[in-house]
Amino acid sequence: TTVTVSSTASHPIPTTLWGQMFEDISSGDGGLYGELLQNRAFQQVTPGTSAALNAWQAVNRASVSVVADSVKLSNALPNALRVQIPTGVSGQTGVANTGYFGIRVNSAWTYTASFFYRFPTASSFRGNAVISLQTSSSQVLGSATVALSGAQTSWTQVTAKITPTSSPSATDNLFVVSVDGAAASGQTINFGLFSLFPPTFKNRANGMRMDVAEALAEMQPSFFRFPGGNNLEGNSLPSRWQWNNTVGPLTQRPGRAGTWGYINTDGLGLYEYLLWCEDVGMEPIMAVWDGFDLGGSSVAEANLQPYIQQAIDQINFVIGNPTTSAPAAMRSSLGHPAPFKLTHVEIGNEDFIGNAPSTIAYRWNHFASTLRSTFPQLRFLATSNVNSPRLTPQPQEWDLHVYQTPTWFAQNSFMYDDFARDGTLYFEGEYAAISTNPNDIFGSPSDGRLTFPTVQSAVGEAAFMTGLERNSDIVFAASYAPLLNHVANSQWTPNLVSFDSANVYRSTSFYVQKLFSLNRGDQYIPSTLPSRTGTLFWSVVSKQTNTIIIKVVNVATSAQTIAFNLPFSGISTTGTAQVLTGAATASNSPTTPNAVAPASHSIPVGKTFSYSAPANSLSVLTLGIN
Ligand SMILES: O=S(=O)(O)O[C@H]1C[C@H](O)[C@@H](O)[C@@H]1CO
Repeated sequence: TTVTVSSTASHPIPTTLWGQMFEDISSGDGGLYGELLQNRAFQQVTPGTSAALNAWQAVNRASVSVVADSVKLSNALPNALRVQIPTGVSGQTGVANTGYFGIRVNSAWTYTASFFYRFPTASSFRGNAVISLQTSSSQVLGSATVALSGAQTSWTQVTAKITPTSSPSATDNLFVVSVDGAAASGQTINFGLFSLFPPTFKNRANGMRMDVAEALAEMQPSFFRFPGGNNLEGNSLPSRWQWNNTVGPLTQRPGRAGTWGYINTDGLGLYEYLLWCEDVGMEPIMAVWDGFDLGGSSVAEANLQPYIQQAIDQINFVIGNPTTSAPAAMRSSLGHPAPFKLTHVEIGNEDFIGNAPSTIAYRWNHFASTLRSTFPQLRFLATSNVNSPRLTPQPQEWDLHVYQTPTWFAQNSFMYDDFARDGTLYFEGEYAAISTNPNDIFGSPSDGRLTFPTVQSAVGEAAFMTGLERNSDIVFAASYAPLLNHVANSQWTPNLVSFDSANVYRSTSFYVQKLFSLNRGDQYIPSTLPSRTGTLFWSVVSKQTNTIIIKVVNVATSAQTIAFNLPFSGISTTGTAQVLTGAATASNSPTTPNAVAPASHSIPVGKTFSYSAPANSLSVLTLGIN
């Protein structure tokens, strides 16, 4: 194959081209969000049930149960953990939390622990509670004591710091709050809103888990789509994501039943998302709920106004003027008087699913008309199938999603070449090769579904991404989905990054996303087009004025040589190749965390040069122009 490269760029490449899509799908609580305790505030549970005690267990014969306390901690957090100390017990007795499938204990960290407590009946008890991190065999790894008073019948919060003395490799550790059984014999104590935080990314209060955050930031994403995805929509109207339930003190956040089968604490809320975007240098692509829930019901046209107002308030929380908007004033009071950066707002999610198409026309019309006139500086994305049904006002931007096989991605890199250039812009908001079985894309691993990305799936995505880069005159953003999952509790596979309570696993697809993101250009340089159904793909971009970057993708199972004719003089004689390759089915996983990683080496280059692309590979060739 010989590729002749043009001497002039066809279009500037949008700075937002590569980024991340996020929703809580075994990825927020217990993942990116730093809180280490699961079911920390007994949100959205039925008192007296075993489910209410999820992740909690009694220590040394205490009797524990979740109750609807007659004196509520707050309207948002009405449930409490009632701990009754039996008579005749010696030694520490109380309650333990098992975290999100483990708790990492690291002696290099100082943990911040806290809880609320009250004595439902005043008592003469005065004594210490011990807050500790323990192994599963009750070895104390670190602890702190706080004084409790039986006179305290209203809710009060106690906080303590814990610096462990060792770092066990095991993660089946426990967070324990206990009192001396003899001293507290017969006492009843109510607890609420426990919390245990390790140090966080950028040391943010209520912030992100460092190692997960650092892995996501390492990809240098330019945007962050949130809060979903299905998890925006809710499985019912009352359980939809509501911005105002996710901001302010944690005692004001009721949590909700997420759409992925577990309760969301909403400790990772709108303000945390926006600070996260600023800390990583991303702009939000923020979604507003648009009147359709995954139970299949739509808000009637006549009843849309309150939900449109809620969307207006959500947007004003992000960009509004604190002197004229209450939500903006709240943002300011939380510490961010200036507006956050926001350009793109997505209206709904996947409005092509189920019976959403039957009501999208009026829902879009009312949401888009009102929001566009309220915020003329913003651009609003539709999520239905393009022009099916036709929508008014005509959408400026669309979010398209595709989950397919590696082969599909390799054979559809020209998808956007065939799109009309009519001013509409596109966000490839969710894409991933998730199965090798074209007849059962969303099936089980025994039917071709991938558990972790493979070299083959990542290289198929890379081929598709050369097409996104070529068509970045109309594709302004693209993101793999889902971004992140806890390997012990997945609602979806494969994911870009996986983790457990002590480790982060960067997938083959993560390295493809990172190679494209860290080697993006300013201008796209046209060249001889690849064959649409071939096995060799490439894209050429220029960076500033003195660098050419060529991405070469070989989806074949044997090496292929590609020759380049460059029209530029002064090409250096040595370039760099960053290559991701390996056995087609190789994956990075908890058992093989570093099976596949990019490697760099220098290559001979010039006005004309040849490059041998390995089988199953993405190569990023970087050439200097003197
Ligand atoms: O069941 S699906 O609709 O395929 O779910 C997909 C599409 C949806 O937007 C996202 O939340 C989810 C996984 O990324």
